[in-house]
Amino acid sequence: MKYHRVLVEAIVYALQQVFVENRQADKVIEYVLKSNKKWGSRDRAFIAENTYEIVRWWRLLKFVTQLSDTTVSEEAQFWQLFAAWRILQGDKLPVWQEFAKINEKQILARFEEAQQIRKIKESVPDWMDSIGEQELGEEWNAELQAMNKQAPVVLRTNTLKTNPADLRRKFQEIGIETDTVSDVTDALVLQKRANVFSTEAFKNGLFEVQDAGSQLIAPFLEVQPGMRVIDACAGAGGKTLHLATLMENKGRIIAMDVEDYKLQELQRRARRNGIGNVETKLIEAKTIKRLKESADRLLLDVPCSGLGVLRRNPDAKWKLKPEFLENIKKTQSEIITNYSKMLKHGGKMVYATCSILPSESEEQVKKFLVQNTEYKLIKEQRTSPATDGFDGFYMALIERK
Ligand SMILES: C[S@@+](CC[C@H](N)C(=O)[O-])C[C@H]1O[C@@H](n2cnc3c(N)ncnc32)[C@H](O)[C@@H]1O
Repeated sequence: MKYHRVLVEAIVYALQQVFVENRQADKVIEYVLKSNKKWGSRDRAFIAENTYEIVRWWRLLKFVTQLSDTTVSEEAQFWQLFAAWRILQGDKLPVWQEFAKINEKQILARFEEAQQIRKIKESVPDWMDSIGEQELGEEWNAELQAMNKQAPVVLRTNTLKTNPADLRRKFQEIGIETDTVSDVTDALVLQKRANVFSTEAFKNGLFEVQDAGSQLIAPFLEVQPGMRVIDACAGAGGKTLHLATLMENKGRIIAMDVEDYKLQELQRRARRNGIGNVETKLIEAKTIKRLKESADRLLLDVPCSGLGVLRRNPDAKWKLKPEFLENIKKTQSEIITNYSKMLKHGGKMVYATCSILPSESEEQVKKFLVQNTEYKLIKEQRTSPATDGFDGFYMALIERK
């Protein structure tokens, strides 16, 4: 494979931004790709994919380059890590001065050695490997492997404006082939990665990008047109938009969050989707109390570790800390206990996470149900990269008596 120096320089720069400046990988890649309008789609894919994969395999790559005990900050070290990644992909490196000291044999020998140590082979921090094993036992092996694969691009058809068959045809006309997803009616999965955000269909609000597992959550809440629904941790509204679509734009959704900038993004997306039944509300001291017993349906898509979506956000492996996990579990417990009071008697709520850890999911629900006997579990479901190829989501449908 022939490399272009500017592209490798862009990858090295992006990695420095992620690991030295502590910036988010997706934001960095977006910024780098915008910086040079002359790059074609193959150049862009080369930069994005290599950067993501090096972030994903960071611990393994540090091991094979003997940088495990070093804080990587020098530019030369990032060139070394890039070289190791390409060698493991079977490439022959070009004769560049940056690669002069690379010892291919040693890298391959270290790679063999790494196969004996799961946390290095699968490239995760010690604490994450321990918690995963503790909570999931044998299943953790399979999840780890599946989470290290590139995630598919999945679209959710906006059925207020089109249907999956028509959307599929529209994509075919511009050379993008998609497949349907069994049991997820409005989902289309791209056969090959493509920039769907630059399409007319996106600008016209015909679809949103949303994992298939995530697309199961809004239907789980059993909403009907005309209902009064609260989406209490709405963020930028991935699931709010889906709920509004299922409600055929009728009734009312109050979309709330503690971060105003997310709600502003939600409003922008709602306009693009042709949605008019959503009101956003920033959560303040008395918001929850004021909405006591007011909702027919309530979605609690709580903040979590994100351990179900690591294949999409590989930098979270290195940025997430065990202290955060402990704190977020307290927040989850407070949210389900306090926010559930917004539900009317006879109403239903969904508690959802994008984590594969039972301690953030089943166990939170169990604890809540023991302490709050007027609520009862109707059903629960899990998705995961290893079991169905979706991201790792948990959802529980709970009724208030
Ligand atoms: C999993 S994300 C929500 C994703 C969103 N529902 C979607 O589908 O795109 C969790 C959200 O909870 C918000 N959050 C954090 N603490 C909260 C709290 N105490 N009350 C309500 N929302 C909170 C975060 O800002 C974040 O947007």
